[in-house]
Amino acid sequence: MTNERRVLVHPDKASLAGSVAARFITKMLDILDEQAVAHVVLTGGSMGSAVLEAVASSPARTTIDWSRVHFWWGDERWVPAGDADRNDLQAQQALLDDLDLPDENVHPFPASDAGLDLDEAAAAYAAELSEHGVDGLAHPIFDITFLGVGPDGHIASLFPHRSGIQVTDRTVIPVRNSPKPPPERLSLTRPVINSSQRIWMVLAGADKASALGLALAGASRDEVPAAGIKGRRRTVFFVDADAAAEVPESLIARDY
Ligand SMILES: O=C1O[C@H](COP(=O)(O)O)[C@@H](O)[C@H](O)[C@H]1O
Repeated sequence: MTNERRVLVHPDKASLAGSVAARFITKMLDILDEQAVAHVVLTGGSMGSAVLEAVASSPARTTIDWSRVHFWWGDERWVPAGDADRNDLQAQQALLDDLDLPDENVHPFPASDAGLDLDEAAAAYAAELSEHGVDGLAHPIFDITFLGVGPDGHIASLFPHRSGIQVTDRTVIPVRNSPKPPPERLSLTRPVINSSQRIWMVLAGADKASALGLALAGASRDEVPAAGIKGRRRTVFFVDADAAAEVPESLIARDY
């Protein structure tokens, strides 16, 4: 199988979340069969939580030894711990709180009330990534990276026509004046994301159709950051029918 980007279309948001959750559980079983520890990057946004809720409601989740799984985040909103806007809180409520996970396996970005400024928080997360680095890398090898895609084509907190998508000399950046609130954020950079073995972008809704169509039609990563994303082994857009409206038929694999 090639490492070309694939588009898997599901009829609606609920079936999309359920299907991605089932694939995630199956893939985690395969990965943990082959290696001692797995590293997973989670995303915020509407589908990020929906997928994790579907994992939580699947009886098959008990087949996984979650103590061997580390969870990281692709980006975070710079708000206090416990704020409903935080991506980590949403993931914890959707799934992580239900898993038998050692604290050291969960790697949230620092919160805005942690006593660090935004630059220090980016440096702190970079240091935490580095502690888990292998093969001379300043970060772990991520086995699965989940990404949402915004209506403007942003992924993590890398937005169109902003410098963040071009950064290649750091693993983590502070983001200021984000076009989407809140204005301050933290984000993994594109090279770190693209070093993931598998990148699963999950998106639903008609407001995502244009961004997805452009990403697949050869838009630049500056115009549509999702266009610049490609994992080492697999890159899949898991989408619902509404989001797939502008995808050329020849690129579509239907999952129904
Ligand atoms: O703010 C964010 O938005 C994107 C996309 O969110 P969605 O609700 O439009 O799917 C998300 O991927 C990112 O992690 C988050 O911080």
